[in-house]
Amino acid sequence: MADKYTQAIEKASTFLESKGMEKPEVGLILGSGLGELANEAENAVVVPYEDIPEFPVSTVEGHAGQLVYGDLGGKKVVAMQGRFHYYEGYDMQEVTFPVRVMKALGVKSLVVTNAAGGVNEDFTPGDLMIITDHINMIGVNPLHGPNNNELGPRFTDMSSAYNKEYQAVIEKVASQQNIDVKKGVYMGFSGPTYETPAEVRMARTLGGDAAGMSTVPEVIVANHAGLKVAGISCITNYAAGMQENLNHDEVVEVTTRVRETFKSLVKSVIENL
Ligand SMILES: O=P(O)(O)O[C@@H]1C[C@H](O)[C@@H](CO)O1
Ligand SMILES: Nc1nc2[nH]cnc2c(=O)[nH]1
Repeated sequence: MADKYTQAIEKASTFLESKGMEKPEVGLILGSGLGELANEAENAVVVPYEDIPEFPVSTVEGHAGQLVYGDLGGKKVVAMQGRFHYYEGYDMQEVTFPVRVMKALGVKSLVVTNAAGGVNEDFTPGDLMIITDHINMIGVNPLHGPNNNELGPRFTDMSSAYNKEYQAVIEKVASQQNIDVKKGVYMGFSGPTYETPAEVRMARTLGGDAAGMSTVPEVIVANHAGLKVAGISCITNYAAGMQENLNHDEVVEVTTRVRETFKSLVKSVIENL
C-alpha cells in the first residue's frame, strides 16, 4: 500500500538512480569526523543532501552533508558523509529515512559508524569498538506508529541487531591490521547534552560500554528492513565523570587522529562482507 512515506522513499531513490547510483551492495553511515573515508570511493557520484528530494540536511560540524556512491573495498557502496540526529530536531522517520532509501536502492548490508564516549573504564580515547549490541535510552522508537508491511514486520526481532558474522569479520580484519579493537554495547541517548556523571554510572551499571547520540534509530530501521548490520564506534573521549569538559571539538580532533586506522579497518571490513 503506497503511502506518503513510501512515495517519498520511491521519489528519493528514483532520483538517486537517475544520478547513476545503480544497485549499491553496501550502505555506509559515517559519523562525526569520520566522513573522509567516502572520499576514497572511486568512480564516485556525489549528491548533496539538499539536492535529494525528501532528504533532511546535516547541521552538525564534522558532517559534510552529502551522499557518495562509488567503488570502495571492491564493492558498490553508497555512503552518508554526515548523518542526521534526533537532537537536531528531526523526527525519527527523518533521521532514518536514508536507511529506507539505501534499502530501496538495493543495499543488503549496512555499516554504521559513530563517535562515542567511553563508559567502559578499560577504554581509551582513540579506541575503535565493535558494537555487539545496543541499548535504546532515547525513549522513542523509529517504528512507532502504523506499520507498513511492505517495509517490514510490525514486531521486529532484534536478537542479532548487529550481525554476528560481521562482528567476526571486523575482529579478523582488526587482528590482521594489528588494531587492538574493543567490543561492547552502545547505549544511545537522545543528546544533544553529553551525559551527567550519574547517567554514565547508570550506563555502566546497565551494561553499556559506550554512550552516543545516534546509530540506535538507524540500526532499528535497518533490522526492520532486513539489512545485515555491522557497527563500529570511535571512542573519542572518556564519558562524563571520567574527564572534565566534554566538547565536540575534542570529538572531531580524536576522530581526525585515528582517521587512517579507521579508514583502513572499515575499507577491509567492506571487502570481507
Ligand atoms: O554522529 P555521531 O554519533 O558520530 O556523533 C557523536 C554524537 C554527536 O553527534 C556528537 C557529539 O560530539 O558526536
Ligand atoms: N552521548 C554521547 N555522545 C558522544 N559522542 C562523542 N562523545 C560522546 C559522549 O560522551 N556521549
